[in-house]
Amino acid sequence: MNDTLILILYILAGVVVLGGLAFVFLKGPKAPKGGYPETRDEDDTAPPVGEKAEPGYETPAPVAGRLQRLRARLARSNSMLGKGLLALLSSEKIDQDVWDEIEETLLMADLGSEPSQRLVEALQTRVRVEGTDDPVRVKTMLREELLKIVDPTMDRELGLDGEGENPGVVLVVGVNGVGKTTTVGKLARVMVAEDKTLLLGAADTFRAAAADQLETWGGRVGVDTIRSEQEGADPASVAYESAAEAKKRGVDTLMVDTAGRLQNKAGLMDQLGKVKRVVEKVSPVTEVLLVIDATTGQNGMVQAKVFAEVVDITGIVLTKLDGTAKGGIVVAIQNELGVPVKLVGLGEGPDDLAPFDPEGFVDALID
Ligand SMILES: Nc1nc2c(ncn2[C@@H]2O[C@H](COP(=O)(O)OP(=O)(O)OP(=O)(O)O)[C@@H](O)[C@H]2O)c(=O)[nH]1
Repeated sequence: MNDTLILILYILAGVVVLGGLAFVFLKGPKAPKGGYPETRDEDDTAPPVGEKAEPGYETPAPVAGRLQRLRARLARSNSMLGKGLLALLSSEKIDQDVWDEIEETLLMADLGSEPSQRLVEALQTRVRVEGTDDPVRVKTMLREELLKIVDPTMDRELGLDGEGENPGVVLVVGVNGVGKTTTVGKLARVMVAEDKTLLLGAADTFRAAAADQLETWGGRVGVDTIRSEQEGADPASVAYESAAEAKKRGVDTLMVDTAGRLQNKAGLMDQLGKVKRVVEKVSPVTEVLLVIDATTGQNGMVQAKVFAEVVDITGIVLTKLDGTAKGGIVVAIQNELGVPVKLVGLGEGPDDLAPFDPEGFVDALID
């Protein structure tokens, strides 16, 4: 074997040894157990081995057309009113007795005495002037007059947006048990469905479970809740912290669930007044929603008046309208407080809250 051949063999052996070493070292360490801690590239959609996929949040039902979807619930309990009125108006002869019965039917549906009287007078005049007993015409007249007293001209838009750096701030008030926390949870879903960012404040500190309940509602749609771990903490301090955090995070809206113990008016005024004052140190309140349980009838009206004296209510949420034949309370409350019903609760399901729409409401009554 000549020297050149021996040199070539040495070189080849060297290359093989170096190649082997390079393979071992360049392969690098194994992927860590439990996945990679870094954020993945945008185009890398598959989760690395061992990493859990993010838990999915619920997708709330779209807001548009909710009243239509829930109309059957409203009609089930309330269409007796419309049907009763139509039957009376279709009587062969509409004399004073019939008009009295019509007024009684309206009162039974909690429409309130002044609006009932107004509606009867308007119908009386139209029946006299038009002198008609055509059922289609009578139904149109009834629909038009009902719509007038439900008042489609009221501004029912929710004040959810703040100005500039400030988030919109919604205070939700009402006595316990009316469906306040549930309403905050359902409304949070409405906002998520409309692509808004938000934060919840659990200022109902009297019952620790109320904050848990709120946290659960928010958690289902990826919304955080600011709360105190201390039962009986100062509601105003939780409200303040929530407002500060909402501003820091730059969310669109903060929604604060308050505790409305009606022990006495002065106490309530103190509590709600303070909540509002401290929140406004951070950001102006853009909406104060009073939640009323529609099944409580006149009792609900009394509560509504007390709250309205204590804090400037800008909108009403009428809950449990699915469980009562007294849908006329919508008219009575608006008439009494001069504040529009903006939302209605029509069931216990998470998306059973609908923006109030006068046309849809009247149609559900008389169709
Ligand atoms: N049928 C029906 N039930 C409702 C509606 N809204 C709320 N509820 C029920 O009413 C009950 C009371 O609701 P909550 O939200 O706990 O009442 P709350 O006023 O917040 O009471 P606290 O949490 O004690 O302040 C719950 O069982 C709800 O499911 C509605 O629109 N229809």
